[in-house]
Amino acid sequence: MLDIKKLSISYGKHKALDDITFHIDKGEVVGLLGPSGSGKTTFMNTVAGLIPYNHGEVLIDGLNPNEKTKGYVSLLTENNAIPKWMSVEDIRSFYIDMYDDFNENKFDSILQDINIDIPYSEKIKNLSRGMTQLLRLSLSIAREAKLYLFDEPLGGMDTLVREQVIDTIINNIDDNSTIIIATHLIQEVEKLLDKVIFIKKGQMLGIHDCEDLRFQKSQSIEKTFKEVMK
Ligand SMILES: Nc1ncnc2c1ncn2[C@@H]1O[C@H](COP(=O)(O)OP(=O)(O)OP(=O)(O)O)[C@@H](O)[C@H]1O
Repeated sequence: MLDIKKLSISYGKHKALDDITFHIDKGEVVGLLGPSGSGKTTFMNTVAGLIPYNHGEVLIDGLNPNEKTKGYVSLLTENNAIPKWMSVEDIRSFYIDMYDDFNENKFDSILQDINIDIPYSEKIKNLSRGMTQLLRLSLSIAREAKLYLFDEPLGGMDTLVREQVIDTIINNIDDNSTIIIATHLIQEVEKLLDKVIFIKKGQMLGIHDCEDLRFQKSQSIEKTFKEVMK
């Protein structure tokens, strides 16, 4: 589903990603784990087609990131905030117009499942931070995407909302879809993950099958992450 070959990205002289190579199969849930500034957002934005690259290659289902891949890659980041003046209905309509793969029935049912009891006429500016985050996640998940990129999906949320986010991802994403979750909150997402990629200062330190790694090290992924990042 995703092939990354010798990918490097620089901002001026600063190398944000340095010679990254890995492969992810269809249906895998992969954690991109690294501390702040390790290049996670740069990576996600590159795969989403928002950052051009000229070193290495990114192949999503055989294609370089382009308008076509944007149609089946669903990116959730802190940066794609919903304008505050919009109502829930406005943003729902926007997604219907914008994305061919947006399933409005799925969106409605996710909102019901997570008990967000808000009228569709409500403006985003009147929603709590947690509610807004859940709404953004629901929009992203309601796309029937082949590849979901969740960049710090738990950022700024309290424990209860974090659990809701994890459950919403588990309950609403098809097993055939591929998911990459970039985060430094490993304990919270660990149960979701099939594989982990460790990244530090733009360099990939390894890609591992989670079960193998837990067995090999006899400890949680979070503990191994802390050791690796020292
Ligand atoms: N637009 C930019 N211009 C210059 N440098 C940048 C830019 N965006 C990111 N960087 C730098 O590139 C490096 C990687 O940043 P990036 O945001 O990709 O990391 P991250 O792992 O997502 O961090 P965080 O978890 O804090 O968001 C950092 O050193 C950052 O300062």
